[in-house]
Amino acid sequence: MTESNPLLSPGIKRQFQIYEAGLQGRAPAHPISVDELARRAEEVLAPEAFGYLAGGAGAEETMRSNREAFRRRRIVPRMLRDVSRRDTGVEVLGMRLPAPLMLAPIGVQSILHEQAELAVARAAAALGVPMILSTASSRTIEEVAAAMGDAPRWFQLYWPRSDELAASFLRRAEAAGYRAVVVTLDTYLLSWRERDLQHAYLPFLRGEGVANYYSDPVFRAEAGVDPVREPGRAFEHFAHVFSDPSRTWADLARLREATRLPILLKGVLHPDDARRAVDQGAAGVVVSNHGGRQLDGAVAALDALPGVVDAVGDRAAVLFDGGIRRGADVLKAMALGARCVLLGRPYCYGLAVGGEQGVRDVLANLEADIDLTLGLSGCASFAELGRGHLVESRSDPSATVP
Ligand SMILES: Cc1cc2nc3c(=O)[nH]c(=O)nc-3n(C[C@H](O)[C@H](O)[C@H](O)COP(=O)(O)O)c2cc1C
Ligand SMILES: O=C(O)C(=O)c1ccccc1
Repeated sequence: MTESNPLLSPGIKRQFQIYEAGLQGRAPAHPISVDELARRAEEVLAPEAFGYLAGGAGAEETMRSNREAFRRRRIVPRMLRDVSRRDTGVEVLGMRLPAPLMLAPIGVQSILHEQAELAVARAAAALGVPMILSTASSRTIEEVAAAMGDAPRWFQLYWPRSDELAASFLRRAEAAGYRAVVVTLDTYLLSWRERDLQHAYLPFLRGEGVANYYSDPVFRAEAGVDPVREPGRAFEHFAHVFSDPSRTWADLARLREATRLPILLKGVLHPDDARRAVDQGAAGVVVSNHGGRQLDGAVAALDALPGVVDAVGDRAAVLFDGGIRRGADVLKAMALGARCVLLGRPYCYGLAVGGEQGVRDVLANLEADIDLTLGLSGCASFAELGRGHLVESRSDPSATVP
Protein backbone atom coordinates (compact mmCIF):
# COMPACT_ATOMS: atom_id res chain seq x y z
CA MET A 1 0.00 0.00 0.00
CA THR A 2 2.67 2.47 1.00
CA GLU A 3 4.77 1.32 -1.99
CA SER A 4 2.25 2.65 -4.52
CA ASN A 5 1.55 6.08 -3.01
CA PRO A 6 3.19 8.50 -5.46
CA LEU A 7 3.38 11.27 -2.87
CA LEU A 8 5.76 9.28 -0.72
CA SER A 9 9.37 10.25 -1.18
CA PRO A 10 12.12 7.62 -1.52
CA GLY A 11 13.14 8.22 2.08
CA ILE A 12 9.68 7.67 3.52
CA LYS A 13 9.10 4.63 1.26
CA ARG A 14 12.27 3.00 2.47
CA GLN A 15 11.38 3.63 6.11
CA PHE A 16 7.92 2.10 5.64
CA GLN A 17 9.30 -0.92 3.79
CA ILE A 18 11.59 -1.65 6.71
CA TYR A 19 9.01 -0.97 9.44
CA GLU A 20 6.31 -3.00 7.65
CA ALA A 21 8.66 -5.96 7.26
CA GLY A 22 9.27 -5.63 10.99
CA LEU A 23 5.53 -6.08 11.66
CA GLN A 24 5.86 -9.44 9.91
CA GLY A 25 8.82 -10.35 12.04
CA ARG A 26 11.49 -9.67 9.42
CA ALA A 27 14.50 -7.64 10.46
CA PRO A 28 16.68 -5.92 7.81
CA ALA A 29 19.03 -8.44 6.16
CA HIS A 30 22.07 -6.22 6.71
CA PRO A 31 23.07 -3.69 9.35
CA ILE A 32 21.63 -0.22 8.70
CA SER A 33 24.59 1.54 10.31
CA VAL A 34 27.72 1.64 8.14
CA ASP A 35 29.89 1.26 11.25
CA GLU A 36 28.02 -1.92 12.16
CA LEU A 37 28.29 -3.12 8.55
CA ALA A 38 32.06 -2.58 8.71
CA ARG A 39 32.21 -4.72 11.86
CA ARG A 40 30.26 -7.45 10.04
CA ALA A 41 32.67 -7.16 7.08
CA GLU A 42 35.57 -7.63 9.47
CA GLU A 43 33.99 -10.90 10.62
CA VAL A 44 33.54 -12.33 7.13
CA LEU A 45 36.78 -11.15 5.49
CA ALA A 46 40.30 -12.49 5.89
CA PRO A 47 42.18 -10.13 8.24
CA GLU A 48 44.53 -8.95 5.50
CA ALA A 49 41.66 -8.17 3.09
CA PHE A 50 39.78 -6.24 5.77
CA GLY A 51 42.96 -4.39 6.71
CA TYR A 52 43.53 -3.42 3.09
CA LEU A 53 39.96 -2.13 2.71
CA ALA A 54 39.51 -0.34 6.01
CA GLY A 55 43.03 0.94 6.48
CA GLY A 56 44.85 4.10 5.52
CA ALA A 57 48.37 5.47 5.25
CA GLY A 58 50.73 5.94 8.19
CA ALA A 59 49.09 6.69 11.51
CA GLU A 60 45.75 7.02 9.67
CA GLU A 61 45.51 10.64 10.86
CA THR A 62 44.17 11.86 7.53
CA MET A 63 41.71 8.98 7.34
CA ARG A 64 40.37 9.92 10.77
CA SER A 65 40.44 13.63 10.00
CA ASN A 66 38.14 13.03 7.01
CA ARG A 67 35.45 11.96 9.49
CA GLU A 68 36.38 14.55 12.09
CA ALA A 69 35.91 17.37 9.55
CA PHE A 70 32.28 16.29 9.13
CA ARG A 71 31.68 16.17 12.89
CA ARG A 72 33.10 19.67 13.28
CA ARG A 73 30.44 21.10 10.96
CA ARG A 74 26.80 21.22 11.99
CA ILE A 75 23.67 21.90 9.98
CA VAL A 76 21.44 24.84 10.85
CA PRO A 77 18.04 23.80 9.49
CA ARG A 78 15.37 26.24 8.32
CA MET A 79 11.68 25.87 9.24
CA LEU A 80 8.29 26.36 7.55
CA ARG A 81 9.54 26.08 3.98
CA ASP A 82 7.16 23.55 2.35
CA VAL A 83 9.39 20.57 1.77
CA SER A 84 6.48 18.22 1.04
CA ARG A 85 7.79 17.48 -2.44
CA ARG A 86 11.51 17.01 -2.56
CA ASP A 87 13.87 16.41 -5.44
CA THR A 88 17.28 15.05 -4.48
CA GLY A 89 18.36 15.00 -8.14
CA VAL A 90 21.39 16.83 -9.49
CA GLU A 91 23.03 17.24 -12.87
CA VAL A 92 26.66 16.19 -13.35
CA LEU A 93 28.36 16.61 -16.72
CA GLY A 94 25.01 16.58 -18.52
CA MET A 95 23.85 13.48 -16.65
CA ARG A 96 20.75 13.63 -14.44
CA LEU A 97 21.29 11.68 -11.20
CA PRO A 98 18.51 10.66 -8.78
CA ALA A 99 20.78 11.65 -5.88
CA PRO A 100 24.16 13.44 -5.72
CA LEU A 101 25.92 10.12 -5.42
CA MET A 102 28.34 8.00 -7.43
CA LEU A 103 30.45 4.96 -6.58
CA ALA A 104 34.12 5.81 -6.03
CA PRO A 105 36.62 3.73 -8.00
CA ILE A 106 37.86 0.90 -5.81
CA GLY A 107 40.30 -1.66 -7.16
CA VAL A 108 40.75 -5.40 -6.54
CA GLN A 109 37.22 -6.15 -5.38
CA SER A 110 37.83 -9.90 -5.83
CA ILE A 111 39.43 -9.84 -2.37
CA LEU A 112 36.01 -8.84 -0.98
CA HIS A 113 33.51 -11.05 -2.81
CA GLU A 114 33.57 -13.71 -5.47
CA GLN A 115 31.35 -11.61 -7.79
CA ALA A 116 33.60 -8.58 -7.21
CA GLU A 117 32.90 -5.59 -9.54
CA LEU A 118 30.08 -7.46 -11.31
CA ALA A 119 27.95 -7.45 -8.15
CA VAL A 120 28.66 -3.75 -7.64
CA ALA A 121 27.88 -2.99 -11.30
CA ARG A 122 24.50 -4.74 -11.08
CA ALA A 123 23.59 -2.94 -7.86
CA ALA A 124 24.66 0.43 -9.28
CA ALA A 125 22.68 -0.16 -12.48
CA ALA A 126 19.58 -1.18 -10.52
CA LEU A 127 19.65 2.01 -8.44
CA GLY A 128 20.76 4.36 -11.24
CA VAL A 129 23.89 5.30 -9.30
CA PRO A 130 26.82 5.74 -11.70
CA MET A 131 29.78 3.46 -11.12
CA ILE A 132 33.36 4.59 -11.62
CA LEU A 133 35.35 1.50 -12.55
CA SER A 134 38.97 1.32 -11.40
CA THR A 135 41.82 0.55 -13.80
CA ALA A 136 42.90 -1.95 -11.13
CA SER A 137 39.59 -3.84 -11.20
CA SER A 138 39.45 -7.61 -10.92
CA ARG A 139 36.97 -7.82 -13.83
CA THR A 140 37.66 -6.18 -17.16
CA ILE A 141 36.30 -2.92 -18.55
CA GLU A 142 34.22 -4.97 -21.02
CA GLU A 143 32.85 -7.51 -18.50
CA VAL A 144 31.67 -4.75 -16.17
CA ALA A 145 30.06 -2.83 -19.05
CA ALA A 146 28.19 -5.98 -20.09
CA ALA A 147 26.79 -6.34 -16.55
CA MET A 148 25.42 -2.77 -16.64
CA GLY A 149 23.41 -2.58 -19.87
CA ASP A 150 23.08 1.11 -20.66
CA ALA A 151 23.35 2.26 -17.03
CA PRO A 152 25.73 5.19 -16.47
CA ARG A 153 29.41 4.43 -15.87
CA TRP A 154 32.75 6.24 -15.88
CA PHE A 155 36.26 4.86 -16.09
CA GLN A 156 39.03 5.70 -13.62
CA LEU A 157 42.49 5.79 -15.16
CA TYR A 158 45.70 5.06 -13.35
CA TRP A 159 47.89 7.01 -15.76
CA PRO A 160 50.53 4.48 -16.85
CA ARG A 161 54.11 5.14 -17.85
CA SER A 162 53.25 4.17 -21.44
CA ASP A 163 51.16 6.67 -23.44
CA GLU A 164 50.21 3.84 -25.79
CA LEU A 165 48.83 1.78 -22.93
CA ALA A 166 46.90 4.82 -21.63
CA ALA A 167 45.43 5.34 -25.10
CA SER A 168 44.47 1.68 -25.29
CA PHE A 169 42.63 1.80 -21.93
CA LEU A 170 40.81 4.94 -23.07
CA ARG A 171 39.81 3.36 -26.40
CA ARG A 172 38.45 0.32 -24.57
CA ALA A 173 36.50 2.48 -22.12
CA GLU A 174 35.00 4.56 -24.94
CA ALA A 175 34.05 1.46 -26.92
CA ALA A 176 32.42 -0.08 -23.83
CA GLY A 177 30.18 2.93 -23.17
CA TYR A 178 31.96 4.66 -20.28
CA ARG A 179 31.05 8.34 -20.48
CA ALA A 180 33.90 10.10 -18.70
CA VAL A 181 37.44 9.44 -17.49
CA VAL A 182 38.59 10.12 -13.94
CA VAL A 183 42.38 10.38 -13.87
CA THR A 184 43.70 9.67 -10.39
CA LEU A 185 46.72 11.85 -9.63
CA ASP A 186 47.54 10.97 -6.03
CA THR A 187 48.76 7.37 -6.41
CA TYR A 188 52.02 7.72 -8.34
CA LEU A 189 53.74 6.08 -5.35
CA LEU A 190 52.20 3.55 -3.02
CA SER A 191 52.09 5.01 0.47
CA TRP A 192 53.44 3.53 3.70
CA ARG A 193 50.51 1.37 4.84
CA GLU A 194 51.24 -0.17 8.19
CA ARG A 195 48.37 -2.67 8.27
CA ASP A 196 49.35 -4.07 4.87
CA LEU A 197 53.03 -4.13 5.76
CA GLN A 198 52.24 -5.96 9.01
CA HIS A 199 50.23 -8.55 7.06
CA ALA A 200 52.93 -8.51 4.34
CA TYR A 201 49.95 -8.21 2.00
CA LEU A 202 49.72 -6.54 -1.41
CA PRO A 203 46.84 -7.84 -3.59
CA PHE A 204 48.68 -7.34 -6.91
CA LEU A 205 51.51 -9.60 -5.86
CA ARG A 206 48.84 -12.30 -5.67
CA GLY A 207 47.60 -11.59 -9.17
CA GLU A 208 44.61 -9.45 -8.10
CA GLY A 209 43.59 -6.28 -9.92
CA VAL A 210 45.57 -6.86 -13.10
CA ALA A 211 42.69 -8.00 -15.37
CA ASN A 212 42.63 -4.83 -17.48
CA TYR A 213 46.39 -4.95 -17.96
CA TYR A 214 46.79 -8.62 -18.78
CA SER A 215 43.84 -8.53 -21.23
CA ASP A 216 45.20 -5.48 -23.04
CA PRO A 217 46.82 -5.97 -26.46
CA VAL A 218 49.20 -3.05 -25.96
CA PHE A 219 50.21 -4.29 -22.51
CA ARG A 220 50.89 -7.78 -23.87
CA ALA A 221 52.91 -6.44 -26.78
CA GLU A 222 54.96 -4.15 -24.54
CA ALA A 223 55.49 -6.84 -21.91
CA GLY A 224 56.53 -9.28 -24.62
CA VAL A 225 55.17 -12.21 -22.61
CA ASP A 226 51.95 -14.16 -22.27
CA PRO A 227 50.70 -13.31 -18.74
CA VAL A 228 49.17 -16.79 -18.36
CA ARG A 229 52.40 -18.62 -19.20
CA GLU A 230 54.81 -16.24 -17.52
CA PRO A 231 52.96 -14.55 -14.65
CA GLY A 232 56.18 -13.52 -12.93
CA ARG A 233 57.49 -11.55 -15.92
CA ALA A 234 54.05 -10.11 -16.65
CA PHE A 235 53.87 -8.83 -13.08
CA GLU A 236 57.29 -7.26 -13.39
CA HIS A 237 56.09 -5.33 -16.41
CA PHE A 238 52.86 -4.36 -14.61
CA ALA A 239 54.87 -2.97 -11.67
CA HIS A 240 57.06 -1.02 -14.10
CA VAL A 241 54.24 0.46 -16.18
CA PHE A 242 51.61 1.05 -13.47
CA SER A 243 52.60 4.65 -12.75
CA ASP A 244 55.15 7.31 -13.54
CA PRO A 245 56.09 9.73 -10.74
CA SER A 246 57.92 11.98 -13.22
CA ARG A 247 54.67 13.15 -14.80
CA THR A 248 53.85 16.87 -14.78
CA TRP A 249 51.01 19.14 -15.91
CA ALA A 250 52.69 19.37 -19.32
CA ASP A 251 51.72 15.72 -19.97
CA LEU A 252 48.03 16.38 -19.60
CA ALA A 253 47.55 17.75 -23.12
CA ARG A 254 48.63 14.41 -24.61
CA LEU A 255 46.17 12.54 -22.48
CA ARG A 256 43.37 14.85 -23.56
CA GLU A 257 44.23 14.21 -27.20
CA ALA A 258 43.91 10.48 -26.62
CA THR A 259 40.16 10.59 -25.90
CA ARG A 260 36.92 12.32 -26.79
CA LEU A 261 35.57 11.70 -23.30
CA PRO A 262 35.51 14.47 -20.69
CA ILE A 263 38.38 14.21 -18.21
CA LEU A 264 38.15 14.78 -14.46
CA LEU A 265 41.21 14.89 -12.21
CA LYS A 266 40.93 13.04 -8.89
CA GLY A 267 43.07 13.80 -5.86
CA VAL A 268 43.07 17.59 -6.13
CA LEU A 269 43.34 19.39 -2.76
CA HIS A 270 45.03 22.74 -3.51
CA PRO A 271 43.02 25.57 -5.13
CA ASP A 272 45.93 26.37 -7.49
CA ASP A 273 45.96 22.77 -8.75
CA ALA A 274 42.20 22.98 -9.29
CA ARG A 275 42.61 26.20 -11.28
CA ARG A 276 45.35 24.63 -13.34
CA ALA A 277 43.23 21.54 -14.03
CA VAL A 278 40.39 23.66 -15.34
CA ASP A 279 42.72 25.94 -17.33
CA GLN A 280 44.01 22.82 -19.06
CA GLY A 281 40.56 21.65 -20.04
CA ALA A 282 39.47 19.32 -17.25
CA ALA A 283 35.70 19.01 -17.11
CA GLY A 284 35.92 18.52 -13.38
CA VAL A 285 38.01 17.72 -10.34
CA VAL A 286 37.46 15.30 -7.49
CA VAL A 287 38.51 16.78 -4.16
CA SER A 288 39.96 13.72 -2.46
CA ASN A 289 42.84 12.47 -0.35
CA HIS A 290 42.15 8.91 -1.49
CA GLY A 291 40.26 8.12 1.69
CA GLY A 292 43.39 8.85 3.75
CA ARG A 293 45.24 6.01 2.02
CA GLN A 294 48.03 8.01 0.39
CA LEU A 295 49.56 11.04 2.14
CA ASP A 296 49.07 10.68 5.87
CA GLY A 297 49.03 14.18 7.33
CA ALA A 298 47.21 15.57 4.30
CA VAL A 299 44.37 17.99 4.87
CA ALA A 300 40.90 16.51 5.52
CA ALA A 301 39.05 16.32 2.22
CA LEU A 302 36.10 18.34 3.50
CA ASP A 303 38.41 21.13 4.72
CA ALA A 304 39.92 21.38 1.23
CA LEU A 305 36.55 21.54 -0.52
CA PRO A 306 35.53 25.23 -0.13
CA GLY A 307 38.87 26.53 -1.42
CA VAL A 308 38.66 24.36 -4.53
CA VAL A 309 35.04 25.33 -5.11
CA ASP A 310 35.99 29.02 -4.94
CA ALA A 311 38.92 28.53 -7.32
CA VAL A 312 36.88 26.61 -9.90
CA GLY A 313 33.67 28.63 -9.73
CA ASP A 314 31.24 27.51 -12.39
CA ARG A 315 33.94 26.65 -14.93
CA ALA A 316 33.91 22.94 -14.08
CA ALA A 317 32.31 20.39 -11.78
CA VAL A 318 33.75 19.88 -8.29
CA LEU A 319 33.13 16.38 -6.97
CA PHE A 320 34.06 15.20 -3.50
CA ASP A 321 35.03 12.04 -1.66
CA GLY A 322 36.41 10.96 1.71
CA GLY A 323 34.42 10.02 4.78
CA ILE A 324 30.89 9.99 3.37
CA ARG A 325 28.95 7.59 5.61
CA ARG A 326 25.39 8.95 5.88
CA GLY A 327 22.93 11.53 4.58
CA ALA A 328 24.16 14.38 6.77
CA ASP A 329 27.67 13.96 5.33
CA VAL A 330 26.31 14.27 1.80
CA LEU A 331 24.36 17.36 2.79
CA LYS A 332 27.45 19.02 4.35
CA ALA A 333 29.61 18.37 1.27
CA MET A 334 26.84 19.69 -0.98
CA ALA A 335 26.43 22.78 1.22
CA LEU A 336 30.15 23.49 0.76
CA GLY A 337 29.70 23.42 -3.01
CA ALA A 338 30.23 19.85 -4.23
CA ARG A 339 28.30 18.91 -7.37
CA CYS A 340 28.00 15.35 -6.06
CA VAL A 341 29.88 12.95 -3.79
CA LEU A 342 31.57 9.60 -4.32
CA LEU A 343 30.94 6.80 -1.86
CA GLY A 344 33.97 4.61 -1.13
CA ARG A 345 34.41 1.98 1.59
CA PRO A 346 30.73 1.72 2.66
CA TYR A 347 29.59 0.01 -0.53
CA CYS A 348 32.55 -2.36 -0.26
CA TYR A 349 31.45 -3.34 3.25
CA GLY A 350 28.05 -4.09 1.71
CA LEU A 351 29.73 -6.13 -1.03
CA ALA A 352 31.77 -8.14 1.45
CA VAL A 353 28.78 -8.88 3.68
CA GLY A 354 25.99 -9.38 1.15
CA GLY A 355 27.21 -9.27 -2.45
CA GLU A 356 24.93 -7.42 -4.88
CA GLN A 357 22.08 -7.21 -2.33
CA GLY A 358 24.48 -5.85 0.25
CA VAL A 359 25.52 -3.03 -2.09
CA ARG A 360 21.90 -2.34 -3.04
CA ASP A 361 20.94 -2.01 0.62
CA VAL A 362 23.76 0.43 1.33
CA LEU A 363 22.74 2.59 -1.63
CA ALA A 364 18.98 2.47 -0.96
CA ASN A 365 19.52 3.35 2.70
CA LEU A 366 21.86 6.22 1.88
CA GLU A 367 19.49 7.62 -0.75
CA ALA A 368 16.63 7.48 1.75
CA ASP A 369 18.75 9.21 4.38
CA ILE A 370 19.76 11.91 1.86
CA ASP A 371 16.10 12.60 1.03
CA LEU A 372 15.06 12.88 4.69
CA THR A 373 18.12 14.93 5.66
CA LEU A 374 17.51 17.40 2.83
CA GLY A 375 13.89 17.80 3.90
CA LEU A 376 14.71 18.19 7.59
CA SER A 377 17.22 20.91 6.69
CA GLY A 378 14.34 22.84 5.16
CA CYS A 379 15.30 22.35 1.53
CA ALA A 380 13.19 20.91 -1.29
CA SER A 381 16.21 20.55 -3.56
CA PHE A 382 19.98 20.92 -3.42
CA ALA A 383 19.67 24.22 -5.30
CA GLU A 384 18.30 25.70 -2.05
CA LEU A 385 21.28 24.59 0.00
CA GLY A 386 24.36 26.70 0.67
CA ARG A 387 27.18 27.50 3.07
CA GLY A 388 24.69 29.41 5.20
CA HIS A 389 23.23 26.08 6.30
CA LEU A 390 26.44 25.14 8.14
CA VAL A 391 28.25 26.30 11.24
CA GLU A 392 31.69 25.20 12.32
CA SER A 393 32.35 24.37 15.94
CA ARG A 394 35.79 25.36 17.17
CA SER A 395 36.75 21.91 18.34
CA ASP A 396 35.49 18.44 17.63
CA PRO A 397 33.07 17.74 20.51
CA SER A 398 33.57 13.99 20.21
CA ALA A 399 37.34 14.02 19.78
CA THR A 400 39.17 11.99 22.39
CA VAL A 401 42.74 12.33 23.48
CA PRO A 402 44.34 8.89 23.35
C1 LIG B 1 40.33 -0.64 -1.00
C2 LIG B 1 40.37 0.66 -1.76
C3 LIG B 1 40.81 0.66 -3.06
C4 LIG B 1 40.84 1.85 -3.79
N1 LIG B 1 41.21 1.81 -5.10
C5 LIG B 1 41.17 2.95 -5.81
C6 LIG B 1 41.44 2.91 -7.20
O1 LIG B 1 41.68 1.86 -7.78
N2 LIG B 1 41.44 4.08 -7.88
C7 LIG B 1 41.15 5.29 -7.26
O2 LIG B 1 41.16 6.32 -7.90
N3 LIG B 1 40.85 5.33 -5.95
C8 LIG B 1 40.84 4.19 -5.22
N4 LIG B 1 40.49 4.24 -3.91
C9 LIG B 1 40.08 5.54 -3.30
C10 LIG B 1 38.56 5.76 -3.47
O3 LIG B 1 38.24 6.01 -4.82
C11 LIG B 1 38.07 6.96 -2.66
O4 LIG B 1 38.86 8.09 -2.97
C12 LIG B 1 38.06 6.76 -1.16
O5 LIG B 1 37.76 5.42 -0.82
C13 LIG B 1 36.99 7.69 -0.56
O6 LIG B 1 36.98 7.63 0.81
P1 LIG B 1 35.93 6.75 1.68
O7 LIG B 1 36.34 5.33 1.54
O8 LIG B 1 36.12 7.31 3.04
O9 LIG B 1 34.52 7.00 1.14
C14 LIG B 1 40.45 3.06 -3.18
C15 LIG B 1 39.98 3.04 -1.85
C16 LIG B 1 39.91 1.86 -1.15
C17 LIG B 1 39.35 1.88 0.24
O1 LIG C 1 44.57 0.71 -2.56
C1 LIG C 1 44.35 1.81 -3.04
O2 LIG C 1 44.06 2.79 -2.34
C2 LIG C 1 44.41 2.02 -4.43
O3 LIG C 1 44.09 3.07 -4.83
C3 LIG C 1 44.83 1.06 -5.40
C4 LIG C 1 45.99 1.30 -6.12
C5 LIG C 1 46.37 0.42 -7.09
C6 LIG C 1 45.57 -0.68 -7.35
C7 LIG C 1 44.41 -0.90 -6.64
C8 LIG C 1 44.01 -0.02 -5.68
